[in-house]
Amino acid sequence: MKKLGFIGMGNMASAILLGAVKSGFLKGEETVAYDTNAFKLDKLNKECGMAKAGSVQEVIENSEIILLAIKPKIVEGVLSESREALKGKTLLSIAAGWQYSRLRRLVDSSTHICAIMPNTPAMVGAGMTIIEATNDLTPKELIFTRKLFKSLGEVEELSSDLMGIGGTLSGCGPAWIFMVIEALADGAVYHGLPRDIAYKLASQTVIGSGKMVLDTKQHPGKLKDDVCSPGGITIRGVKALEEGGLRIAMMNAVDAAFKKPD
Ligand SMILES: NC(=O)C1=CN([C@@H]2O[C@H](COP(=O)(O)OP(=O)(O)OC[C@H]3O[C@@H](n4cnc5c(N)ncnc54)[C@H](O)[C@@H]3O)[C@@H](O)[C@H]2O)C=CC1
Ligand SMILES: O=C(O)[C@@H]1CCC=N1
Repeated sequence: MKKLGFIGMGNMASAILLGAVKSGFLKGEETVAYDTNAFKLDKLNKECGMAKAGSVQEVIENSEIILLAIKPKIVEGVLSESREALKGKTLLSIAAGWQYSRLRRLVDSSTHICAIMPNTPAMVGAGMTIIEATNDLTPKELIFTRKLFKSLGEVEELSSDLMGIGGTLSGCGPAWIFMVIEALADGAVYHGLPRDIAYKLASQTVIGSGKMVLDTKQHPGKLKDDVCSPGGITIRGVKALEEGGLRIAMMNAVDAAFKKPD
């Protein structure tokens, strides 16, 4: 029996698998996965020793805990087809928009379920994962789940009413921050900085700024003020960002992602 089985081995599942193997929490051989795309299974089998399954059913039968990592719109079909096989089993789902109450309706009462929202920085041990506080996990299963995601970064447990918006911020957020990094780098490349150096400078600046907010617990506005020397150059950039609508653009991004129906 494998410790963790994956249904779907796309971008997010492979980030979780590779992150957990890299951190030493799991060995590739302790995992199994099924994906309709056999190339993805072959690649990860070669990369970390993860076992390949030939069907969803095979993953369910051979795993202590199953992680559902398929697109939200096919969750209903896959869970309905697997209802019998999932009886008495434990299922973690990372599908956006699928929280406990919605999943509960599709599975048997003997199936333990838990909704989780990870993010791709899990791949490098800097993930942010949200676990829905309402779930059916036994204490042992909850400990395993917390440890798995803790091995990939930070973990927060949120009530069902905050799960959706919290998951939107940290689940989608990396894409928006990658855009910020790309744009900052473009600004410097425009003035002649080599591209690779520009990405390094921009990325480390994002990491350092986030770390300052977390470590100092100071308001981000105060930390921003500390960089803006009166009459200096940073405040000129702040004016340019306000003119460009940075704040409202960021707020609208969260709002747009949160509102999308499945
Ligand atoms: N990509 C991200 O940053 C995050 C994704 N998620 C959630 O993770 C889930 C997967 O998203 P991604 O990894 O981005 O998508 P993806 O498209 O990279 O992965 C989905 C995988 O499912 C496979 N698949 C399709 N039908 C299947 C079936 N019947 N049985 C088994 N595998 C099947 C596909 O071949 C693909 O490899 C989604 O529900 C998404 O909401 C959650 C948090 C962050
Ligand atoms: O874009 C998506 O739908 C998924 C959910 C959170 C991050 N990626």
